[in-house]
Amino acid sequence: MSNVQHSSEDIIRIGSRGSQLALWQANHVMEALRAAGYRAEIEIIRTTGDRMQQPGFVPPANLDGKGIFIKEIEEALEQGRIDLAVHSLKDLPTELAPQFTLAAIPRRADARDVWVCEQYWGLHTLPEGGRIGTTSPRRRAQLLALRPDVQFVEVRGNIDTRLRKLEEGQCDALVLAAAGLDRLGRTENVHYRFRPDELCPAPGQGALAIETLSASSARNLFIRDSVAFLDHAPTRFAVEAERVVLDALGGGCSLPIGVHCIPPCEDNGKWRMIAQVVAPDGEAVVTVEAEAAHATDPCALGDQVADELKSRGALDLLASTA
Ligand SMILES: NCc1[nH]cc(CCC(=O)O)c1CC(=O)O
Repeated sequence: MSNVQHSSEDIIRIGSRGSQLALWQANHVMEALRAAGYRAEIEIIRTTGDRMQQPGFVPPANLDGKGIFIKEIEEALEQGRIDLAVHSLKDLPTELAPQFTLAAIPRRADARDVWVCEQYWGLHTLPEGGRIGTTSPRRRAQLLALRPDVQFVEVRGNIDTRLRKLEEGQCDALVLAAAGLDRLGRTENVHYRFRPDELCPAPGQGALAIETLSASSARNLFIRDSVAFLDHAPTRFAVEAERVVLDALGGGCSLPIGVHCIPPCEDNGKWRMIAQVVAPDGEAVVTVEAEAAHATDPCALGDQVADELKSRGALDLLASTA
């Protein structure tokens, strides 16, 4: 044991929501920092979004829905109670306030949506009128486009709560993000992973974001420097391009928009992007695919896809009501 006195200043304080998945993600970052020789600990922060998931929650009149999972976390960053926050990137608004920055975007996990159902192994074998548990407007619209007869059940709560509701028969199947189930060791519940051209994932799905202050105080520079090794450039490029598309179409996680960007692989040296905008009733779908050989700017790829979506009527689809 060294007898060097560590001060509490040395410890990197990681802010996280208290859900199982959020804590898994914060732990993942904490372990990586510890393995790199840093001292780190987790501070749990309760957000408006978490309170909303409790039974009996009465929403305040001024609730705008945007950023409900991050407001209290950003306050903790500003007040210096935490040094960094770990988020699911897809839950972050496309525009951060200027005092915050995404200091690292680690390598993305599986970005796909998955089918969870023991009895029927895929959407196509679900009986007529089958009940799917999801509240996501994107998933509802996309599923209706594939199967107009399906019905939806409001299934809220964390992943284990949703799996329990499925088991209890409150719905026949769930559609969830692969990343969440894989992280929590629930891969055995996954029966099918939808291809992005079938059910296009949410922008940023499967990626984590490490948020810090933008300030260049000595403390904050140390923090940003300490997480820099976790940044994965191809993931950052892909999710930035995806978020450009979302932003160009109005932003927000409640729009029925899927966007997925795939970095070049060895046998195909091109960036690929697929985007899907679906009318809320599923009756019309606009799908755009694009490729870029020398993608140097995620904004250019995102803008190109957004422009094509718009020229094919995507904004009208989004404006129509189910
Ligand atoms: N909106 C909730 C949410 N936020 C992040 C994930 C999963 C992990 C990820 O997509 O990165 C989930 C659950 C889900 O959509 O099934």
